[in-house]
Amino acid sequence: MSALIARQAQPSLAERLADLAVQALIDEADLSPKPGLVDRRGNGAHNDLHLGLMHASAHALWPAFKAMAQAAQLFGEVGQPLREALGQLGREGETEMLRVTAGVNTHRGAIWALGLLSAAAMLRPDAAPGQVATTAATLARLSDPAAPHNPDSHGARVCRTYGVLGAREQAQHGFPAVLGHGLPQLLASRRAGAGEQNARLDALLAIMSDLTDTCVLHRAGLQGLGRMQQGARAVLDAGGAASLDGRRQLRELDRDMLALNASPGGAADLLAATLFLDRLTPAASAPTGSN
Ligand SMILES: CC(C)(COP(=O)(O)OP(=O)(O)OC[C@H]1O[C@@H](n2cnc3c(N)ncnc32)[C@H](O)[C@@H]1O)[C@@H](O)C(=O)NCCC(=O)NCCS
Ligand SMILES: Nc1ncnc2c1ncn2[C@@H]1O[C@H](COP(=O)(O)OP(=O)(O)OP(=O)(O)O)[C@@H](O)[C@H]1O
Repeated sequence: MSALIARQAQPSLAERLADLAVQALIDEADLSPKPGLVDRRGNGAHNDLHLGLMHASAHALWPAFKAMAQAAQLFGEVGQPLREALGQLGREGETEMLRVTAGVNTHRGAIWALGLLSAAAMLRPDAAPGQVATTAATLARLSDPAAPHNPDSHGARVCRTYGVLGAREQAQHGFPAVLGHGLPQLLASRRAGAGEQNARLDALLAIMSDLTDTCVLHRAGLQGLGRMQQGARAVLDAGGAASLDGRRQLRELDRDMLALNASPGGAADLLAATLFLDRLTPAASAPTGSN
């Protein structure tokens, strides 16, 4: 193979970050058994979602994630121009998602979280996960004057009704559910010898045990949120997804979430963010292409 072809075949850092973001979404969707969520077993509490749609949506977002990372490279620093470019690219990604899914919201929260993290990772290729999240938070705190304010979004309505913080604040605060719960649990469960799928389930449960997930509040109110948080904590306290007792608790939680029509979509998005940050270091330190 000539040197020219070898050079062209080398993906750029923006492309590798987009690969990581899409892979994180695919891995999140495939992870099973997740309480209430779409997974390999079925549609969970959703009647308009299925695994194939989640995969198609994830792949359709690759150009948006690449473009967000490229915008970070172009502007080179956190500031108003980059924030506005990311807002525009995020909205275009959302439009493409809705086109591919014929109007179903598969990944709205994930575009927001992974878009910011992809841009932050591009700005700070050698940074640790916490530093990447801090940079993403600084971006999220800048206002985007072009963003259409939708006071009727499910998240906005629920935040008003219950006085909780949602997807926007999770990013603005530096993804505490990821840095304080998902990532530490993923590493702890791996260290304890849980298989990779069980470690990822434990990470999801750790996020669920603490998050005010507006998807759950919207569909199942405070009762649903309480059952999600308490049930997730019970699985972890029983030994996690790799233990017999933990599996029993997990089955009960899944049954209850389905009965309540509750699906922790926000926690699922933040698990994808956890997997993205977990894999970042090797991706970012590999040789880079030209853009
Ligand atoms: C911030 C977003 C998610 C809107 O949130 P809002 O609460 O109004 O709405 P909505 O109910 O439509 O979506 C919430 C999404 O967040 C996820 N979510 C729910 N609860 C939480 C939580 N506590 N933490 C994190 N994510 C959550 C859900 O999965 C859901 O998909 C986003 O859609 C947005 O406004 N984007 C603007 C475009 C933009 O600036 N993009 C930048 C790309 S980097
Ligand atoms: N595996 C998954 N299964 C289901 N939802 C997921 C999964 N992964 C991520 N999500 C997130 O959950 C959200 C879907 O939640 P929900 O169905 O409550 O959204 P909605 O369109 O706002 O509401 P509704 O379906 O009640 O009209 C998606 O935006 C997506 O970000």
